[in-house]
Amino acid sequence: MFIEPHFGQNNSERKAGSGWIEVICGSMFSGKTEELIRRLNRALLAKKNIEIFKPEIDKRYHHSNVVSHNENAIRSTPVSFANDILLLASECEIVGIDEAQFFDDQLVEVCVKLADSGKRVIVAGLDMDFSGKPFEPVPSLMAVAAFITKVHAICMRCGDVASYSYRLNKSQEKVLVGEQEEYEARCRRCFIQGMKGKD
Ligand SMILES: Nc1ncnc2c1ncn2[C@@H]1O[C@H](COP(=O)(O)OP(=O)(O)O)[C@@H](O)[C@H]1O
Ligand SMILES: Cc1cn([C@H]2C[C@H](O)[C@@H](COP(=O)(O)O)O2)c(=O)[nH]c1=O
Ligand SMILES: [Zn+2]
Repeated sequence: MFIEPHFGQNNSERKAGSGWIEVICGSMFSGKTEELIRRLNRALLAKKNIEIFKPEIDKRYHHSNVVSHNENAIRSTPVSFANDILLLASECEIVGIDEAQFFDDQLVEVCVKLADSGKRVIVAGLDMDFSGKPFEPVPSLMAVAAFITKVHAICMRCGDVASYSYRLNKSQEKVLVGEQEEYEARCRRCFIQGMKGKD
């Protein structure tokens, strides 16, 4: 379980350079959004001023809320570009960002600037795409993060721990918004089997 670092800091105590970046990564269905919501709800309990963002493209469950697969939800602001977050988050203490893999590469610089200005930045996103390749900008965010949490799903084929998001259709597009109809969490063995067409 992730324990918040120096939580006591209040708005007036925020100093340049005293923020940090946390990354929550893993496959689809691994609990990234649940963990993001858990951390943000705890921040709300601590009466922190928070802002949450998600990319415009992700409208699977709700046009604005961040919603997990098991229907936990928290209000958020959909944005088109990573740079939009800089302006919209200028007054808050904690910034939450979901579905980081859908943002442009500017997200790394944006998160660094937010942390430099004293904010706690919590980012959740896929670390690998449907082919098992690193899914930018999440790997680059991991490089600049102070804390990284990798969460895991359950393999839908064998019940082992799953780190891969297996695509159930033949599309080779990197970005394909979808759910259980399009993707399955899989362990390495079952992912390789599927990629070889041996399901
Ligand atoms: N294969 C799976 N492994 C684990 N949880 C799953 C799986 N399929 C569905 N779920 C559900 O998804 C929830 C996690 O959802 P969510 O936080 O939205 O994940 P993520 O953001 O990583 O896609 C779990 O609590 C569980 O109810
Ligand atoms: C692997 C993979 C996934 N996607 C899409 C599918 C979903 O819309 C999101 C991931 O959502 P989750 O909250 O992590 O379940 O990403 C994609 O576009 N391309 C991929 O390779
Ligand atoms: Zn498996």
